[in-house]
Amino acid sequence: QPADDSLYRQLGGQPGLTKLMDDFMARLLADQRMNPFFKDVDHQHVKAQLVAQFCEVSGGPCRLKGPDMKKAHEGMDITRRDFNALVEVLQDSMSAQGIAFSTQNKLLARLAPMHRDIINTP
Ligand code: HEM
Repeated sequence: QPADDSLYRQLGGQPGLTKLMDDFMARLLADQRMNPFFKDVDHQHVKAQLVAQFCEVSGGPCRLKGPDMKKAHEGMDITRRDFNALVEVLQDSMSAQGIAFSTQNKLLARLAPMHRDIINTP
């Protein structure tokens, strides 16, 4: 039985996710709270990794290869407040792409449990 890729299709598949991540990274850099985290990283690399990850978690035909979420965010001193700020920027970006609210919420529900590995500072 094939995997359920309905969320992946609602996100516009590979072209939709690529556009979303271009917009998301631009917003992260423009956001005063997020800029310090992202200004010096390899933007093309992070965008490509996020496309692969979002494709995978939405049921698409991709697999994220690379460090797990704990390792990827080690030493960055990420608080719950930082995490929530990133989610807020992602919501703004999805809204700007015309992604339906119900679709946004499905994606966010699949990302939310990752907070345990990403938030590493009280
Ligand atoms: C649901 C939330 C999040 C997800 C799904 C996520 C996912 C990812 C992924 C897939 C990468 C690429 C790792 C790699 O292969 O190199 C990454 C890198 C990164 N993340 Fe996150 N992340 C999240 C939250 C955050 C938060 C809250 C921050 C900081 C406020 C953050 C900061 C970064 C930075 C700075 C990098 C680049 C690291 C580097 O390349 O040196 N992330 N993230």
